[in-house]
Amino acid sequence: MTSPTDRIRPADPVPRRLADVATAFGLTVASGGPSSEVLVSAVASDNRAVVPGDLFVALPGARSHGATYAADAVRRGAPAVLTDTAGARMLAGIGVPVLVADDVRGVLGPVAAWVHGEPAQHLTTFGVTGTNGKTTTTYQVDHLLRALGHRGGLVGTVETRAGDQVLPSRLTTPEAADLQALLARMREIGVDALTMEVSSHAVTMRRVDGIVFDVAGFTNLSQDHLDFHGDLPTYFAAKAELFTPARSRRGVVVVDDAWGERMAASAGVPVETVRTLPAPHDAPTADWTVSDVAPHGTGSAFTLRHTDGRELRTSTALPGGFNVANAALAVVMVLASGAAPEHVSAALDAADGLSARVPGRMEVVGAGGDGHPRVVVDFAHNTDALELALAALRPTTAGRLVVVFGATGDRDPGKRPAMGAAAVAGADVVVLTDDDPHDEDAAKIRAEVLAGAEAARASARAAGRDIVVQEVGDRAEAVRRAVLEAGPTDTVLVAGRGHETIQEVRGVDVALDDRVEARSALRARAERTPSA
Ligand SMILES: CC(=O)N[C@H]1[C@@H](OP(=O)(O)OP(=O)(O)OC[C@H]2O[C@@H](n3ccc(=O)[nH]c3=O)[C@H](O)[C@@H]2O)O[C@H](CO)[C@@H](O)[C@@H]1O[C@H](C)C(=O)N[C@@H](C)C(=O)N[C@H](CCC(=O)O)C(=O)O
Ligand SMILES: Nc1ncnc2c1ncn2[C@@H]1O[C@H](COP(=O)(O)OP(=O)(O)OP(=O)(O)O)[C@@H](O)[C@H]1O
Repeated sequence: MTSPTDRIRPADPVPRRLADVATAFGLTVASGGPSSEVLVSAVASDNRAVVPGDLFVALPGARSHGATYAADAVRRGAPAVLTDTAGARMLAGIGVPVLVADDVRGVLGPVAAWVHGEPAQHLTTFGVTGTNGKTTTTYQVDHLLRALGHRGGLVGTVETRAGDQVLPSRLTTPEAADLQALLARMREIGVDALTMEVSSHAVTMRRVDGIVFDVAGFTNLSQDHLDFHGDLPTYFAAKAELFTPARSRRGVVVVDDAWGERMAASAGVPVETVRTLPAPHDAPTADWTVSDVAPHGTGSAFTLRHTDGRELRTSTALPGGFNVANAALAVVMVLASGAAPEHVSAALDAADGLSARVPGRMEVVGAGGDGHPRVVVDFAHNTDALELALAALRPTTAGRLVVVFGATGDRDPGKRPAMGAAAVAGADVVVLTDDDPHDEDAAKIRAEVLAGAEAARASARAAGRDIVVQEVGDRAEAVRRAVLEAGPTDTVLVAGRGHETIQEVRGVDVALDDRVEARSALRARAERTPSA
């Protein structure tokens, strides 16, 4: 996890007059008027990230008001503060100009974009939203853009890439102040295309205000994050906002689920639709359709065909039908940006399709076939993703399918029993362990998942399937035992944390990388029984 002070920002920012910021956004002055010589060269909404010249934006938060940290921001060199009226009341006598906006969170993005010279307007920008597939799809878009000769920038759950600068991510979608600084740096180093994940939190919390995406993509919607959005329609509405003229110029929507059909129908921008599954009989014809899916290396080959006759055949290296959907979405998004179809086809052929590996997404740690089980690490951490990840691995598992997973603490407890049931429905051996408990009691989380698993196990038994369900709280031990006890034709899926290297347990960051634990257990097997 990176600290708030780690952020990618321009090396040579262009200072702007604070008075011009106040005028441009109609900001009132609470104290210490913005005299003409006060200059700002960037924006920060966390005092710990402030360097001299940063306009500190003190936001109201759920845990505290940013104005609490303004004095330290000024000590670090912030020449002025922008906040709301509540914050201004806390900052009397702070000794620097204090600008006031009624909706300071709403103005932050546009102010940061303005201070940095509207960097997004100088990049071709791609934003992907959806419950699952955002990370995978953005890696595929970036991979294709680079194959087409672009200098791509990538922002998402796993990492932030600006040219050769790479930082692990704290958030899937950064706060607006950090995001605009990042885009300004990208522009400064000649990046010409930005691909990023747009979480529903980010839209609701105005983090991408100040950007109008050239192409917005939608993967799917299923139950997740309802602890934040409250219910599915509200969650959908947050994502639907991305497909409005204020936030994007055009969209590409996967219509494999009803929410996708609804997204396409309600979009306020031109949208192309992509269908990768057989259409329900009354479904509208999609603009793009996937067909002729066939095994191809570790993933699938497929044909993408438009109603106007255009078609191309390509592949993805990532297993599972859902990764065909992600790959198809990625290709159509790049085509929707105006890339010439012949260039896209040639680039795909030269790159052997969308061969991008995505850290922690169906990442093969042990290929199997060497006397040891296949071991795959995936990020599936909700019911839909878990079902699909298990279904993706079942056809190529000759022996038993083993799943090691848990549920995240402090997130959407409603999905826990369903995840337990999904594991029993899709696997032969279920090893229930901890994910990131955060501040919740880990045993309580496991019990809630176990309740769903045991209920499903009873009905599986009645149907003649005897599923093994084990509970091993310590995740490293759970991975180790699952790999050591698996047979040579089994597959072990370790799901839920993917690329993550820190397990948050009651405020303590425990170093834990599922891939490292799985590799260690495979080595222990090899030492125990030399491969046949
Ligand atoms: C629900 C949510 O998104 N909360 C975010 C929000 O927290 P908050 O409103 O409680 O803010 P706060 O901690 O009270 O701080 C208030 C203000 O003081 C500032 N501050 C705070 C502390 C300090 O020492 N100095 C300082 O300046 C903060 O930067 C903030 O501007 O603002 C904080 C500062 O930017 C974020 O760190 C925090 O994200 C938390 C950590 C979080 O877990 N967010 C998750 C839910 C999230 O955003 N997830 C999505 C992906 C979801 C998915 O698809 O899986 C994401 O885009 O990552
Ligand atoms: N199109 C899809 N439909 C359903 N499940 C998917 C899809 N793509 C990926 N998944 C599953 O969801 C998991 C998360 O995938 P990915 O990280 O690409 O999505 P994400 O939306 O970025 O997730 P997060 O926002 O939590 O980072 C994968 O590990 C896989 O199990």
